[in-house]
Amino acid sequence: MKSGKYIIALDQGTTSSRAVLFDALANVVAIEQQEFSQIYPKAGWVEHDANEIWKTQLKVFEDLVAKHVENVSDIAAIGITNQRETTLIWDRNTGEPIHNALVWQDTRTSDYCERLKRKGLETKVRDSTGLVIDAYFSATKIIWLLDNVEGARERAEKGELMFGTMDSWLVYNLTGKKQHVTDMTNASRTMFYNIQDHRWDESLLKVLNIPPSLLPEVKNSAAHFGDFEYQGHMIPITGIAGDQQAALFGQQCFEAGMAKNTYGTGCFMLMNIGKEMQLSDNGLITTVGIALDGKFNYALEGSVFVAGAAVQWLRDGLKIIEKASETEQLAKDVIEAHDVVMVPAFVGLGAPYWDMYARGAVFGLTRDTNYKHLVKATLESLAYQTRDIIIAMQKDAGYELKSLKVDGGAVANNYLMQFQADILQVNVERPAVIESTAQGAAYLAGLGCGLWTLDELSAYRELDAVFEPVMKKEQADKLYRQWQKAVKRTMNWVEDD
Ligand SMILES: Nc1ncnc2c1ncn2[C@@H]1O[C@H](COP(=O)(O)OP(=O)(O)O)[C@@H](O)[C@H]1O
Ligand SMILES: O=P(O)(O)OC[C@H](O)CO
Repeated sequence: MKSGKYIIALDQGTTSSRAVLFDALANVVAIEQQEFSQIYPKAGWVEHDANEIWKTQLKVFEDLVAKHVENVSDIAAIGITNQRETTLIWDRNTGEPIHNALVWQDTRTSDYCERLKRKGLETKVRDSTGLVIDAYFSATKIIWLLDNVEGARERAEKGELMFGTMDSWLVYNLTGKKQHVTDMTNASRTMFYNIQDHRWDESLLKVLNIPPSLLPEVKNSAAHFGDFEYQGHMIPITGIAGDQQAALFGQQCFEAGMAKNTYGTGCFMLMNIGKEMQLSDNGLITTVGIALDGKFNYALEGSVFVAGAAVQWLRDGLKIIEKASETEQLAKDVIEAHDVVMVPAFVGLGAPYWDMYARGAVFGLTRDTNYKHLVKATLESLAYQTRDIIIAMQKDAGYELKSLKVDGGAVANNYLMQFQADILQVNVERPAVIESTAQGAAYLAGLGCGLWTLDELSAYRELDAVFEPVMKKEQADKLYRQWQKAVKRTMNWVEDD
């Protein structure tokens, strides 16, 4: 490895923009972070202001460099990782978005999805993209923007507009509006990228009525995506991956059978399944896992839409906590059994249920229930949702996971981690660096610019803690049955107009 060099990972998450500085041994040196606005125009709609995303992302980069980097020429490369699926369309010439970005959690296109299902498109979508038809993915969000923003479809047909997920949007801005690119992991979340042939699926685009001229060029994840000119220096962008695939890479799940679970806004478990595409029989999706030149692996994914977001709801919606970290002690304060159950189906349910019409609910309330019970039930919902996914994944894989690698903001919570180990009855391994997402982007960028090799990276993975189950199996199974009962009662709640 070359000393004296840095990699900067830009981690564009659902709730914040982060910039993370890594040294030449892939250690985290410093982090800058800024939250940005969550816009909820109607029930079930979630938007982001793309200009605010670009501004916060640039600001954290600038602050990081000003505080910690003496010579900009020491920045060997930039890696980008991002919330996936979030959909933006902007003007090719001015770079102005035609509308706020529609966030992955936005369910306004549920009825479009129903129509696609009624047209019998499920098998075609699944065989080509590995996905289920759901409002989660970019395709129906693009259709909504083209059909609802005045003049958009006409402009798109004339080639005047560009579509991109947040990685494309950042590269476009970083390169002075020169590059319109994405990587395979992000492309695989659109619902019209053929993950076997590695190309946009023309026949799906035709059925969906999405003009191909909107689409970015797709590259592998450690390609050269363009250059960012900063203070007179050209910094190459040599790594891009969707945040969950980046975390898979950051946790060094390089081989088939290795899995990780990331607890951020949502919760996403990915298992590397090797070079052969395998479809799930148990409600998971298949996606591009690792896409390097000469090394390509698929992953099975269980996507849970609301995890840390439920903790944010306690803070911003109910206002019963001020900081997410308070939840650990509040949950520990409740000594009695786990009889309050919270199902955070705020935006429907993702894997393995795929119910766009489910909504959140709290069960088991009694006269002595207080806010601490609700906090505890909220944390526990993350662990139960993870058990839902692990069961599906083990059935698909045909063997049992011996331990679970975790990362993401919410794994700082020791109560949650212990309860997770208890409810799964397996060890939960928390790494020293819980920023696996940024780490993955940095690994990719460093590979892309030749700062290190895959073999060198394998030497660098330190554990912070291993949580071992202490709860009896019978108790864990009983609690999980209670959870399953609660989930059933939240399903199919909202009625289609
Ligand atoms: N100590 C904690 N306990 C529980 N949840 C937490 C804790 N710290 C952060 N979180 C939750 O984790 C999420 C932030 O994690 P992060 O990985 O930064 O997410 P994202 O990349 O989706 O923005 C927030 O939703 C927050 O509520
Ligand atoms: O922002 P995160 O970390 O919750 O990740 C969001 C996912 O990429 C959505 O698919």
